[in-house]
Amino acid sequence: MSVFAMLFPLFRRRFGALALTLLLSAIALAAGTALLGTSGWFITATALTTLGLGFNLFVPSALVRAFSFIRILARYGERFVGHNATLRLLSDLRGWLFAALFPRLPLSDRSIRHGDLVSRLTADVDALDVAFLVAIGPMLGAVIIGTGMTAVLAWFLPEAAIIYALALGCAILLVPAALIVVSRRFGRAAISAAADTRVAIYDAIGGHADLTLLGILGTTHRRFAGGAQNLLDRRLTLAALTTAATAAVQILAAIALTGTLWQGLVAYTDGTIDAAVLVGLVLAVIGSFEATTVIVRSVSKAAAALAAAERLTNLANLPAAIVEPRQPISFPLDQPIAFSDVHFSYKGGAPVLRGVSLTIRPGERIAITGPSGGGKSTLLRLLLRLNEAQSGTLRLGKVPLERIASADLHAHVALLSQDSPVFIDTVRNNLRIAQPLADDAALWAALEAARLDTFVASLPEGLDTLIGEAGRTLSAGQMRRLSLARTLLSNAPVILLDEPTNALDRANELGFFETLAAATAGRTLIMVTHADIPEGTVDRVMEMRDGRLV
Ligand SMILES: Nc1ncnc2c1ncn2[C@@H]1O[C@H](COP(=O)(O)OP(=O)(O)OP(=O)(O)O)[C@@H](O)[C@H]1O
Repeated sequence: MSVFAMLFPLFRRRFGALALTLLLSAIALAAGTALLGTSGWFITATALTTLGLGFNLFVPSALVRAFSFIRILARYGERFVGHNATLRLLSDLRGWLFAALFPRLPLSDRSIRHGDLVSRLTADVDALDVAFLVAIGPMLGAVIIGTGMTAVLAWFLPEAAIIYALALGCAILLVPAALIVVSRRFGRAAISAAADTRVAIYDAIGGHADLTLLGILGTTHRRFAGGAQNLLDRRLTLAALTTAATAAVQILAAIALTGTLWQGLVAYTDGTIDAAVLVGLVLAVIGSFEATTVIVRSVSKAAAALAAAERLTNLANLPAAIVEPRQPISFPLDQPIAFSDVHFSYKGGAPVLRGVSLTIRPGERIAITGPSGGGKSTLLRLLLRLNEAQSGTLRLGKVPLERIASADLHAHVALLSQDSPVFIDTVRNNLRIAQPLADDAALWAALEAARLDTFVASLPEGLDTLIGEAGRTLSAGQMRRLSLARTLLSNAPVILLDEPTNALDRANELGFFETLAAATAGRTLIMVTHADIPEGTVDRVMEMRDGRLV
């Protein structure tokens, strides 16, 4: 999908407001040009009146007032409608991007890191706000006004009209186009340098403790300073290019002005033009160049906006991690889960699963043990369709897994992953993510099964205690147990637990295994663990080694 194809539907939805902005911008510009022209004509004619020539004062003074009011109102309206439409456009874009992003997670492009992703969703989207309002709008307005002004000049001073049209054409089309071409590379580099700086900040904050202990905070700081300097250099280059373009536009304005004055004086000497009209034309020429400075300023930002749009389209163009079925089949309840000769490797990596066959009866509890890196977590990921097997089949009864919509699958298969997050919110809301309508009794039962009930009961506000960065911070073991409680609270008939006890001491681990059967009664359980499992905790224990079940 191209940048245009990505943005067009969003622009189309706001077409009315954007067209109105454009109209108001053109009116403001026309009123400004007419105001200067009429004022020049009015002042000159009034001066000549004192020399004894007759002049009707009422029409021009009424026109000056009318044009200034129109200009003020049109400018205000343009800002109001334009900013409103742009903010809505950006909000549409963010919504669209989020919707496009989720089916692509986890991202197949491993070069896009978390900080970079955040940067794309925030700064890159913000960079696009200039794309319409400050670039396309004034440019179209200037074309309309430039055409009108050329027509007026052609009526009074045909030769001056040619000079004016050429100069204005260069100022609103050629200079901005050249600026875009030259600054595009720097705009791209500036956006990517800004993203790198953000990634460096996230990394430094996330790894602050380890970087300090390893004594390499200084190196990190120097690397960040280097990145910031790089960003500054790019921005300075862009600013220098913008200044050069502004100077070029000023020179073109001077050429248009000189041409009008020169041809005007020739015509005045010949007696074919009135002095007051000539002054009015000269000032109107100056006024009509008003839009050009805005265009240059915004076009320099448009280079960065284009680069940002490219980064967003690259993100949206990543292949979906899961292909949703066209005609999904509902998740079949009480059916065995069957892996049959499943082979899998991560993109470009060595084989992780090498012909895994396994059948789990509904309600059965199994544990998978084995050395680190053997492929245990990967097996769980395939069951959730977070990754797709390259060969072999995965079925629920007779239904192939890929025929079930992922939302339906995820509503029926709950996972406690090795890095389940705890959100900055209350204990209650952290738990209710799994079951929004769960009552307190269900929450306490889940906390008890995860051996966290005593701790939560000891908190001053119990279930309503705020946890995470902004509130009370939990230990790693407590966070793990909270995530475990959340998984156990889910109504899903299939529960996948990846190292559920890895932050528990042995006493709590044994306690957890004791309550596991009750907490998962009637549900299918697949537990990946390195722990010694007491007899009777599960129905079957299997070992996974080098991608094979032993
Ligand atoms: N997202 C990924 N992309 C590429 N390779 C991966 C990815 N996740 C895991 N791997 C690789 O796949 C192999 C199996 O990993 P997996 O996490 O399934 O093993 P595991 O048996 O669960 O290990 P552990 O007990 O340490 O959690 C490892 O060699 C790992 O490096």
